Amino acid sequence: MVADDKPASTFKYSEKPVYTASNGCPVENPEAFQRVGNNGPLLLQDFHLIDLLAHFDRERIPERVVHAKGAGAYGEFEVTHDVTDISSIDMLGKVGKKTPLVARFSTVGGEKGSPDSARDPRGFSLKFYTDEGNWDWVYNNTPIFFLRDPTKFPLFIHTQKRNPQTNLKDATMFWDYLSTHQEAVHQVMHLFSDRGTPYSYRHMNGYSGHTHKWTKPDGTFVYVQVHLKTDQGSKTFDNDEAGKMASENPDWHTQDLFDSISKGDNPSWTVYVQTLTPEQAEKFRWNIFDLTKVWPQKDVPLRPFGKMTLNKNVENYFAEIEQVAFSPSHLVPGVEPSADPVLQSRLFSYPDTHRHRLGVNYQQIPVNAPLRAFNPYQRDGAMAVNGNYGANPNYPSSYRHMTYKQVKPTNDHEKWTGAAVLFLSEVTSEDYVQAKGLWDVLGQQQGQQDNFVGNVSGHLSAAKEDTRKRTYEMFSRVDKELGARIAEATEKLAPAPTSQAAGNAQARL
Ligand code: HEM
Repeated sequence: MVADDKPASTFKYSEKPVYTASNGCPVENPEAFQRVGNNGPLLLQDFHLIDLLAHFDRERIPERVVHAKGAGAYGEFEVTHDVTDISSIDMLGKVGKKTPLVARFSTVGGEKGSPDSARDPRGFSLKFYTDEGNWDWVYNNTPIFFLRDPTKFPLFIHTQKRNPQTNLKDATMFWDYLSTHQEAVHQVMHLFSDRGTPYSYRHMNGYSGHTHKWTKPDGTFVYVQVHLKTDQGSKTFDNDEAGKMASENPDWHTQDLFDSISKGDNPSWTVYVQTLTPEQAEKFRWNIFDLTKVWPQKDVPLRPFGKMTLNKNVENYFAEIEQVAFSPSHLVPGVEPSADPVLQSRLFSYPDTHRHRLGVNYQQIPVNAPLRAFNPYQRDGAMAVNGNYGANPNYPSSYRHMTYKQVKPTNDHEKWTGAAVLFLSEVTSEDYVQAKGLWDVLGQQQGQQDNFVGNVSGHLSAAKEDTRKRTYEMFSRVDKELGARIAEATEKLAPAPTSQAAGNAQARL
């Protein structure tokens, strides 16, 4: 705070604040420094210079280990349809109720400076500041994912990042993993269709992917999956357009989002829920905790319940977007995670990475702070900046009374018993069914099957021969003709086995 009780960063442009060192001491000239005479060494007593350099040296925090490149904005969620028959969540309690939120969209594999138009899934994260705490939706723009065994996540991500020796993106690593973990094929079909290169963040959908539970105070619940459909219409780049944009404007998605909100052209999404009762879930064709499968909409229809609109740009990117910290474990009364093992692992991983990236008090950073939180047993630690609960006792004291709100767990459909087992899912013929469904959908859209074949072959042709062959077999299991087409198109582009380039690439592995 400064003398007139204003946080130092809130001076308006029309005001003329006194320039100071970080301790508030006025400084005559921000560019001048202290030295002995006009040619002599510097003086250690020059706090302004030393402090400026030392602060600069520490400007970077670790980038997110995945989803490093992103953009975001503020907005609101409005309930449009009554869902109180299936939900007791306060935020959804009344038609017309509005809840403020912050959103962040991202690519997954690239570094913080990587191009927005890269072929990649997109992150779709929302933090709702509800009256009962922050509720985060840490979603993607695809309804499914590459895996259903959580141990595979770090291993899979490594193959999509850089080769540990060459520090290059590596097509053999990429396809070697995918062709030996074929439960990923449904997501690969999404990624290598033009859906893998959205035109902008405004023109893509968001999906929970995971199954959650919406619970009622009587202990009953329904399983749910949430979809956000863009009101701007889905729009994608083709491979050439995405490549061109990557070089001409690598920050295109970031710019598009900022500019449209600046102009008042506020993007919005219609929000739907799919529901299954526990009894329906038991009879469902696919395991509802399997993240590689969708719930077909013809079997489980979408029910609209809200509108999400982005309407305000941030004042400061680092403070509000780089420091925003989402977690699937940031839940509110009335919503519970399902037993999906990938979701369960994510409940741990996000707060863990936030403590590493932002520090133990990451929930105190203004963009992360809930409307009201009271937990005086969490004290101290680096950057305790919110008053640290003042004189409140740091233990359950008979002198400090609190209100304890009852939050009822769900009923006995989920009473778990069993021996500890070492589990790993198996790939079966069921894993190719929805992938084939998507191939057929692409066939109904002009040119989309051709684009898919072109997108895969351009990438796969740089992989080693045996990896290429295994990948053709994988696509043949989806559809015989698809496998043959990819093999033909890829082999036309692949370097001759004796060529220097192929030899070098093989020698590297
Ligand atoms: C076991 C599986 C997974 C693990 C361990 C994992 C872990 C992580 C980690 C460590 C981050 C960086 C967070 C940060 O530094 O702020 C992250 C970001 C993210 N993840 Fe995951 N993830 C997993 C699966 C998924 C899935 C299945 C989805 C989508 C359905 C997803 C969506 C996201 C999104 C949207 C972000 C970016 C959040 C932001 O905008 O700050 N992740 N993930």
